[in-house]
Amino acid sequence: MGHIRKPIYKGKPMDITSMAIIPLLLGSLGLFGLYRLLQRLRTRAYLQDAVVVITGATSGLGKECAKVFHAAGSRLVLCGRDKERLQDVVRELASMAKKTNKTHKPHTVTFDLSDTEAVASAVGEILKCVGHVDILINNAGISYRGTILDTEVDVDRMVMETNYFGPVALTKALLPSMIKKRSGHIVVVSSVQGRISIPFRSAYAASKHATQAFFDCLRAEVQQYEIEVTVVCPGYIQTNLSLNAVTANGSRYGVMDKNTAEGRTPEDVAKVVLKAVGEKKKEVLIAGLMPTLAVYLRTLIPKLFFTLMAARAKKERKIKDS
Ligand SMILES: NC(=O)C1=CN([C@@H]2O[C@H](COP(=O)(O)OP(=O)(O)OC[C@H]3O[C@@H](n4cnc5c(N)ncnc54)[C@H](OP(=O)(O)O)[C@@H]3O)[C@@H](O)[C@H]2O)C=CC1
Ligand SMILES: CCCCCCCCCCCCCCCC(=O)OCC(=O)COP(=O)(O)O
Repeated sequence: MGHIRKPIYKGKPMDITSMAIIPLLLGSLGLFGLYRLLQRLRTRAYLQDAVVVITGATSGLGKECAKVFHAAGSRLVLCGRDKERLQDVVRELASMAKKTNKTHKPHTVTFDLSDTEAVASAVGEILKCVGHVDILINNAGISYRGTILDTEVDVDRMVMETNYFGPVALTKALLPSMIKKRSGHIVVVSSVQGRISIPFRSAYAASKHATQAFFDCLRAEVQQYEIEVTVVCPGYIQTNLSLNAVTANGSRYGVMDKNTAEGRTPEDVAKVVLKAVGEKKKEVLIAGLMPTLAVYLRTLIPKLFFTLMAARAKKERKIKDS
């Protein structure tokens, strides 16, 4: 029998294990590349021409989501409270450099999410205008700053109406048409504060926890109709959220917080949202190391988490009083 010569590496013949590892590694890399390529093509096909409704499209994350979904070729319905500002966004999208994808001129629908009747009639308007909705992005929201002791219950209600009952009403109104079609995708922008509560954010954290719970239930209930649910939990983003936050007496906070100013850019977060939706992710946490650790700490060592939060409350109160 002929003698098979082993390949030489660094002057020594390679053993059988190393000889097998190289093709295995190359094969895995190739397979991974192919998987990523297929995933990108699937995402592109999923978003091209899809009817996507985005709430809170006038600013911040909503506006950036409008840009990335528009560039992906989706047919947008932009929602907000201010018609003029929505038209500004439409003009901005029209002026964007054209990509290879075919793009569509967006529609706009104006309504206040905290008004349940307005939400129902907005859904009528949306369905009349575009026929059906493929993807609903519940993005609009408002934040809050205050102590529980000082905060009027009406303020708790207002935050809850906007962040929780608004998305719930909009989703419920659109759901029957999605079920009939046996397809659809509901996205909700929650927050890291949908997973952990931090002091002086009671109304906001409560509204985001409720949102997280509702949409987790929804995911389980609508899977049988092939409807997807994606919950997005971002950490701080550089938007006007803190400027627009309400305080204990309902007035505008009007301060750009350091954490917000130093957060991720809304452009960056919108890209993560687009990818998560395209890949039909069930949930995505978009946060740095500390908030991510805090989420795990809350579950794994709650006692330590509560101690840290109490210390945080004490420190913040001291800063405020000085
Ligand atoms: N910025 C951050 O650090 C983080 C933000 N988030 C979440 O991201 C989402 C987007 O917020 P962001 O872009 O940061 O903040 P912005 O303040 O820039 O945007 C909020 C959007 O929500 C709309 N909105 C507020 N109240 C209502 C209402 N009653 N009815 C209809 N629309 C309303 C606003 O519209 P209008 O122009 O009419 O006021 C605006 O378009 C929110 O759900 C927020 O909780 C989550 C984690 C971190
Ligand atoms: C073993 C080490 C454990 C380390 C744990 C450290 C705990 C540190 C606490 C970190 C708290 C992070 C809070 C993040 C909050 C956040 O990202 O919120 C996003 C928002 O929705 C912002 O809204 P806001 O109005 O509050 O600005």
